[in-house]
Amino acid sequence: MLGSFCASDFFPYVGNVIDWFTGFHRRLENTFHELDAVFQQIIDDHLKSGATMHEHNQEDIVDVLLRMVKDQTKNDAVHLTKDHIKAILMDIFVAGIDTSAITIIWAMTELARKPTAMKNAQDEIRSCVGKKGKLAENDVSQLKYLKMIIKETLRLHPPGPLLLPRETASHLKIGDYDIYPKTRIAVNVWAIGRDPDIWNNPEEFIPERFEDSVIDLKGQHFELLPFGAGRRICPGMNMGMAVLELALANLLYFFDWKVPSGMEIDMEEGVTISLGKKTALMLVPIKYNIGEDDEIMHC
Ligand code: HEM
Repeated sequence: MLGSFCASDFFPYVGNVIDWFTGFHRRLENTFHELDAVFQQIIDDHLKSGATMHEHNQEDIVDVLLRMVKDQTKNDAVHLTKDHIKAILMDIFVAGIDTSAITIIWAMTELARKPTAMKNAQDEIRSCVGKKGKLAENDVSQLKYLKMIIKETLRLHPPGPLLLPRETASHLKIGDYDIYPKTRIAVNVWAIGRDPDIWNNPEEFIPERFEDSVIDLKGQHFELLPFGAGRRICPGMNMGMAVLELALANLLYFFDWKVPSGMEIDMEEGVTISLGKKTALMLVPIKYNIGEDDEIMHC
């Protein structure tokens, strides 16, 4: 639904009628009810006794939110309800899952095309984890090269290439262009990430370009804005980064990856609201044996 054309977004009043005729409104309503039923089920499962504490005896985000609903008092400034929990789950589903999955796929795609970078990342991760045989969450903070890989992947393949639309509050001038108040603005971070005036060899995947660079992803450096900037910056940035780092570190720690023989990697982007890979990435995983030589280095 998110990727489909919605006339009401572009044509006030008449767009609503168009969407009614095309069945867009009905499909939207049905999708909403289906998702609502899924979130209700998740909440019910968590409310059932025994279902809340999981394998590691830790609360998950739904447990925490349900606890907040239970513990709140009448004097609290914000009154949290189960509908709020559903809205938060919806945000995580809609904004957090595709974006992270798309980035992991592009990172693995770029690494498969650049075996030296793949090997550097694996050496770093394997020497960090050593014989422990398992990657712990705090190992990830030491993985400097992996972080460079993630930055470089998000430079070339930001999952939200145009950010969220903005509207100008006042008259602006950018170069020779007059931008009038109430103009809808799309910031093309995809193009900024590949701008040859900013980046050397912009089309090439070179994680090392971030080695001595101060550029980060937090919306302060306008050359690299995969999470946006300002008030509407991605609120899930820290969770997104943690997911990317952990997932990639695990994929690279436990397996070597080969492109199937005779197959070429296609880099075409599938253009919807997010910029995923058009065709599925096919790689062969080869289980890595944790050897005697693996020493714990710096973690
Ligand atoms: C690789 C991971 C992710 C990327 C690249 C990403 C990227 C973005 C971008 C570009 C925006 C628009 C920001 C702007 O226009 O300035 C955004 C908004 C948003 N993101 Fe993320 N995101 C990621 C993960 C997540 C996760 C894990 C969550 C939730 C747990 C999340 C929740 C949201 C929400 C709710 C918004 C809308 C904020 C608003 O309306 O103001 N994102 N994200």
